Amino acid sequence: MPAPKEFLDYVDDQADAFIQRLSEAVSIKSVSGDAAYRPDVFKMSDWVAKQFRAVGVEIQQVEIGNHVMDGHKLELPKVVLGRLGNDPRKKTVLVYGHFDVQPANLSDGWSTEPFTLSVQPNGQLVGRGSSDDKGPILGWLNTLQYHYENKKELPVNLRCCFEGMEENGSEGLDELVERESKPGGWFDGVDCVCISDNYWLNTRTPVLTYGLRGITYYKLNVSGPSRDLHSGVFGRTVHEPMTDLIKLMSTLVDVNGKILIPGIDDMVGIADEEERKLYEALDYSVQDVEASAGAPIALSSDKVEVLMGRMRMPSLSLHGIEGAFYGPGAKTVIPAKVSGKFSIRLVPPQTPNNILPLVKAHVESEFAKLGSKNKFELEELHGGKPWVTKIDHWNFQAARAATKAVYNKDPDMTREGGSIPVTLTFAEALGVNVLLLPMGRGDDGAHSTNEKLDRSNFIEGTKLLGTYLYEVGAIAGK
Ligand SMILES: NCC(=O)N[C@@H](Cc1c[nH]cn1)C(=O)O
Ligand SMILES: [Zn+2]
Ligand SMILES: [Zn+2]
Repeated sequence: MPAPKEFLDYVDDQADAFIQRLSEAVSIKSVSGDAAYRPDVFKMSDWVAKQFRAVGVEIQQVEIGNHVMDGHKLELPKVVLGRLGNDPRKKTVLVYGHFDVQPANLSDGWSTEPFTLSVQPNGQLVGRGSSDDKGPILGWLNTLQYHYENKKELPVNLRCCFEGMEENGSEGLDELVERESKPGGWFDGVDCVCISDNYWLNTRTPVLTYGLRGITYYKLNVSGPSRDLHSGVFGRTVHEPMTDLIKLMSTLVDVNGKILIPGIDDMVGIADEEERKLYEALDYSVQDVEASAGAPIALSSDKVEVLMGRMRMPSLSLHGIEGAFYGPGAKTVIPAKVSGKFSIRLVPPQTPNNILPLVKAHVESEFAKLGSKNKFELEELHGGKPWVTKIDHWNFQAARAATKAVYNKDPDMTREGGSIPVTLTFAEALGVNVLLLPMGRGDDGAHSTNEKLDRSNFIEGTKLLGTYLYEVGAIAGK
């Protein structure tokens, strides 16, 4: 059943007000990975709770305890749980999103202030979190606002779960999901899950997503001198932590993306012809990846290889070195302690637990080879398992019908290269189908500078999420 025309018209009429509300959301600097911003993540939890309460949703903000980040003990942001409707004749849909964001500073290379939504003449809504993942959360809110203001019943019962730690491994969320999935819990009776927190492959064709890579994130700490040293006084005199670290980091991955830690790439089988055809069929080209990367730097000129690298193979990325000199000028320092950060994106059957011994054995043996007198330790920061599901389910059929209705196009079926750690937890704890229904485009620049959401993706995406609820509602039988 398509969504009522009145709903679609309402979304068009309210577009400017919806964008205004998105700019309010973007202005809250809810960066979960930086202790200094933790009060803003709390503020964001309150803001989300208030907005959903205002459209008739019963809300509970749940405390999920503390964690230690960069040596600080911090309270985790409250998870926002929502409930609307309890009609036994209707299906119950659980929607998930996250209101925390990645760090962003103007000095990183943004063209406009990252936490001030900038509406560009070409319709791009530029700001941190516009696409990942405040825009999609507001897509659900916009839909609910129509029903509340017009006294229309939703076609389904709705449950919401919005968290503020996703960009930092969703700490504390698994326990809550497992608890609330039990009989009598907040998620009791849920029939399916819909997550809007990823992207189309390109700028043209909407997608439904049936897989995510997992992640495991590490820090390699190398320390030696008791304080930073003068390189003129100590150069070629002592073992230098940074030199050791660079050597170690260069043993992790080659320039073509091959993971050099023994055993990791080997855990994944080779794609057969049938599987390759799935990737061949997707509306994607090497130009798409190069356009969204902003440079002609794809690892292969074969579209299928590029897609498989992102969707069905693990990848190892080097992220940064804490403690290293990086400012302007030419400081002649030997840093006393440096920490190299890297993560591995995982695919089935890999998990953070079965990867850790391989990483540990590799870095320990490589460090031993250096013969350095410095101290070395491997720290595991956080992780999440990969997830893949079957697409022959009414949840996917509903999303496909909604996509056709809104975009007049059949969606592509994709596996996402990123990670949403709680996805597998929902699937296992609830035993129901989980679907990813993204709002944004492949060139949105999530996690990057100048992150944006196109106005049309925000507005049509709101229609898509609302129409999806109508399509689920039209499916007969509980
Ligand atoms: N939109 C999903 C997303 O960006 N997820 C993050 C999750 C994560 C895990 N550790 C740090 N961030 C991702 O990087 O894939
Ligand atoms: Zn996200
Ligand atoms: Zn993200």
